[in-house]
Amino acid sequence: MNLHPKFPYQLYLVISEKDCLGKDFLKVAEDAILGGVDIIQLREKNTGTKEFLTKALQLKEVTEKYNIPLIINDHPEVTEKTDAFGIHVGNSDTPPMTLRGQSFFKEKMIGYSIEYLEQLENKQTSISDYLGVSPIFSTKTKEDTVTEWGLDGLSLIRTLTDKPLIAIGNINLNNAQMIIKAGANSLAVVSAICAAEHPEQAAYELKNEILK
Ligand SMILES: Cc1ncc(COP(=O)(O)OP(=O)(O)O)c(N)n1
Ligand SMILES: Cc1ncsc1CCOP(=O)(O)O
Ligand SMILES: [Mg+2]
Repeated sequence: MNLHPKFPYQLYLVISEKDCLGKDFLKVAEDAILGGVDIIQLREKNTGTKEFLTKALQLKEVTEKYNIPLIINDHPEVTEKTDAFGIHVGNSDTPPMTLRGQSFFKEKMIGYSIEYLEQLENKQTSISDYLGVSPIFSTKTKEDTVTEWGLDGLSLIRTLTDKPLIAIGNINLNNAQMIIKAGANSLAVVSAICAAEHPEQAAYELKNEILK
């Protein structure tokens, strides 16, 4: 994996309680950290702000214990109330420029999803800290997606930006190497770890693949 100096987090877990299929999501997070996950995003869709905040505070206790950065999906308010490491937003969320204009987000990590090639020329992209190549492959975990970038799409994006590129969407042990070769600086996964019977082992195997 080509390690990016501004994003040294090679295995990125995106977690929700639902995607853990009945397992305790805090235990999944802890096991995943023990297996080698470098950064965690809490992504709870269809959850009210209060419940999201409760989960974020619980998860922050786990991530802090291991000094792992916590990213919050979509919610600036939850990011601020938990004093998380950063936020991930997409095209339907608060734009990166708006966030960066707020004092709390000046020094926070802002991740931004790339769904259209034209986004690479906009200001939102240039002020973001990393880009989610979303999705690299289509996935049942998120069905409201636009472009399945594939390996060729990722390679093309690699030629157009120096920002850290985080590939996400249907990533597993079988395709990890190809995605790395196409230019990703980090692999983000939901089901490959959350839905696994043994999340620690799943994370360990993915990390080993990355470190090969
Ligand atoms: C690392 C990473 N990349 C992309 C996404 C997708 O974000 P978004 O387009 O805002 O979609 P939702 O996750 O909000 O459904 C992500 N969450 N993380
Ligand atoms: C949140 C998100 N954004 C783009 S694809 C995706 C879901 C990835 O889930 P999985 O790793 O299970 O395919
Ligand atoms: Mg979003």
